[in-house]
Amino acid sequence: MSQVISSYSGSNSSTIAGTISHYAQSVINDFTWWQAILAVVIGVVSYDQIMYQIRKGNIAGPKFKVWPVIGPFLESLDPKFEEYKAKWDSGPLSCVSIFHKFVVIASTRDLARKILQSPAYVKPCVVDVAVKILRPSNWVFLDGKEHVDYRKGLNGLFTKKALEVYIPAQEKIIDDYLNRFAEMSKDEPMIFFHEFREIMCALSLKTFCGDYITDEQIKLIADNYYKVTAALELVNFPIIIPFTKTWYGKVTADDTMKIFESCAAMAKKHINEENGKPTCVMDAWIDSMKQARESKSKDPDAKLLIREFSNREISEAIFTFLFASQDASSSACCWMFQLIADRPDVMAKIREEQIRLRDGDINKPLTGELIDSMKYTFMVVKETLRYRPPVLMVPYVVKKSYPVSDNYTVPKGAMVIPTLYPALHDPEVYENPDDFIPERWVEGSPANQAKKNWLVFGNGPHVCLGQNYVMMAFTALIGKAAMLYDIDHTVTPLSEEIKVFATIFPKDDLILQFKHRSEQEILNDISA
Ligand code: HEM
Repeated sequence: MSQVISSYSGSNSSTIAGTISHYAQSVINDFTWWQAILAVVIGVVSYDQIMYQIRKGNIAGPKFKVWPVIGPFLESLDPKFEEYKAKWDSGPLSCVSIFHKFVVIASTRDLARKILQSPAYVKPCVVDVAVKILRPSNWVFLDGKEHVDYRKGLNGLFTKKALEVYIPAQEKIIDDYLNRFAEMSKDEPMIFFHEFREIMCALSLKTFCGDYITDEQIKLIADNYYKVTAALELVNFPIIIPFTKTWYGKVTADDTMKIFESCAAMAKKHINEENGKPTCVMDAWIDSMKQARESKSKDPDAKLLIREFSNREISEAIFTFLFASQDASSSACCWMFQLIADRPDVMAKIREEQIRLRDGDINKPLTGELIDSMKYTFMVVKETLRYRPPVLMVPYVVKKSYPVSDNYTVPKGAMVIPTLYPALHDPEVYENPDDFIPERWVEGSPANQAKKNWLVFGNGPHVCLGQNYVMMAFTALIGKAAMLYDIDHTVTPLSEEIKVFATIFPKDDLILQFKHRSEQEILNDISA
């Protein structure tokens, strides 16, 4: 019995000891794990804060990262114009750090220009997923000399002379859509944000692809394009998972490029086999390849002015034109209609000019010469772009340490963002910069002479390829809209507020009503 007891108690005490030691071991183990995790967390947070301080140097910005590591990531998901403005006002150079990305914002005209003109130090920054959506082979990812050479082949497609060829196709879209707007809103005012995105998409597609693209394809692309914008978030999962936003964006982009590829094949047939005349950007591009080929065959020693591009390459480039144009043009279109609808004096002046230049013939077709003579309407477009520049900032990435000012060097790998808005609202150049005054653009005026402030389309080697196209197409569009329609704007407390959605839009999405004007009303504008 005692043996039993002793053996029982012996086994009991060794079990307890074992349990304690096991428990202690596990506490130690756990403690070590916690310690390790804590040490790593403290290490990461400290490293992040120290790196932030080192990179920040003496420029404006939060004293430390209030949200460790992530920084103002959550705010960046829902950007506010007022927050941007406060940042620009905080100093010529200011900074912010989101996750591992360090971002320097340059808000003066001269710093913005300097950065845009420094291709040795910076190149355009694209979100990671853009490479997958636009494809790595796309020309927009070229840098330095390769980019300059490629652009030389594209510049000719958007000169004033080239653009004149595309006007008939554009006028058809303008007429169709304006008519449709009046039809859609005949009973009551409606939101026009989506309609203006669609007309901009249709106008671009007709300009780029002419009659090779069908109305159904235009509608399909216009309806789906927003999926591409939605996919381009700042931070994305590294792989594309089916049925996520990025997946839909990629599928839409691929389908759209397939359509462009088939249009390119038709354009090649028209120009090369049928000796047709160019009517759209694709035609003009293929025609310039043909001319280069012909001059090379006449003189084999001559430099080949432009190489051959495959249908796939053409489709990728055309997609970048749509990509670059869609959001900025839709933004400009919304503001332009809102600003004019709210200002009867501006509307009256556009109308007077339009009917006078058409010699009283409201059906006179648009031509390059006619658009060129619309001086007042042109000033309205220019003032719209100054007053509400669609692109507020252009993100660039620093390739090597960049001494951007005498006392600050942007570190390699950081993002540097030239800001366009402040230069366009500089009170020294634009008196009362927050007022909409088309007349400030008359020839010889301070605004017109301050070419350095005109940063609406960027500057330097990546300056907007489509700027002439924008000025011509918008002058034509607003001229016809003002002449042929009454445009009533339902003003809400949010109309003048700025919503940031890639570019900028009125916060209430713009509520309008279009009504046809009679020929007599239009003709009366001359005498008014
Ligand atoms: C109101 C409308 C538009 C605005 C405000 C605008 C503005 C801009 C800006 C700010 C840039 C960056 C420039 C830089 O980095 O210095 C840019 C680039 C570009 N834009 Fe536009 N854009 C507009 C419409 C268009 C259209 C209609 C096209 C069509 C062809 C277009 C094609 C491009 C291209 C291809 C680039 C990149 C050029 C390159 O990297 O070489 N844009 N645009």
